[in-house]
Amino acid sequence: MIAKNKCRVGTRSSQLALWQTHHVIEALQAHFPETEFEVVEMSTKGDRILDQALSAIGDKGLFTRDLEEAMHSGAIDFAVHSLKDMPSVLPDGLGLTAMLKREDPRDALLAKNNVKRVEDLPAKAIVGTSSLRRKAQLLSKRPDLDVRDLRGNVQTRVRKFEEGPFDAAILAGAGLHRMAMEDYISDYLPLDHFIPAVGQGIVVVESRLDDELMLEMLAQINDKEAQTCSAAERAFMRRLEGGCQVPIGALASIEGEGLSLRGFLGRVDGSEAIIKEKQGAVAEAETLGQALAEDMLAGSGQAILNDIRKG
Ligand SMILES: NCc1[nH]cc(CCC(=O)O)c1CC(=O)O
Repeated sequence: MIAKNKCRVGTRSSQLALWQTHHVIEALQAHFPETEFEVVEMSTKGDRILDQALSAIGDKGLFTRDLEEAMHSGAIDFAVHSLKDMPSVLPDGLGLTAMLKREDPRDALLAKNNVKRVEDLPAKAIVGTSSLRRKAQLLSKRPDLDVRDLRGNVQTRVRKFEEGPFDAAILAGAGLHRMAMEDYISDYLPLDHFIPAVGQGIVVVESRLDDELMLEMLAQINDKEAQTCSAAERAFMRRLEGGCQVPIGALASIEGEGLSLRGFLGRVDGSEAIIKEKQGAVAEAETLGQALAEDMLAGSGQAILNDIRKG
């Protein structure tokens, strides 16, 4: 098979981003031993602004736009991201052109004093997370909790959790696994209530849609199951216009020819949490995502979205 002699690979410089990038390069290198891969580290707006909640910055391409500009200019051939950080609509000419096999998509609880479950946290316990989804899910189960902002890369958040006033913190299990920090995990949050972020646990490659040789190379490492699940989850997100301002989550799974999708939409104060599930065909993943979103909007979902837009 023909292959590029050299690929420039763009990534953010956090340890998680670098781990993910090396993981993609390793997979490609196995198929294309002659190709040279050069890692190009870049900082994004999301890495530069550390003093504001992500939802307050209100910029959907926060962690991706700088890398996308480098792809358009030809400075890099592709970029590696956490799918979770990708906006629901990509810039023209770029696509999500390969996904790696999904890791554990669950959120993880870090807790002091041997606490294992959210139910067992003391009254008014302080829990760190800057995700509106995690906040909504926590407060809908435990309205007494004091949820406080906790930002930074994985290592920073774990350090702030340990040194700060926090009784607990929520992070993605996948990020902790990749950073070899699973020992910090008290337990995983159950998927019946704590529906993960769209795309959580999936590493994705973004590249130019007109770079056919790159597309052929990337097709070699693409995991169909991750791609199908993400198509359903992202269609759900697109229909609900959920960037980081809207507390939503979704997780798809495949059983034979069937695709199952569970979605969450809630209010940040925890006063409402809608969880719905729907089944469809693997070949119609996007239709399933849209249909689940429609079900939510037909219930109390529309009112929740309207209130978020007003506020
Ligand atoms: N928003 C940051 C981010 N993006 C992807 C992951 C974890 C890895 C993944 O979900 O693939 C994390 C860390 C976290 O949420 O704790």
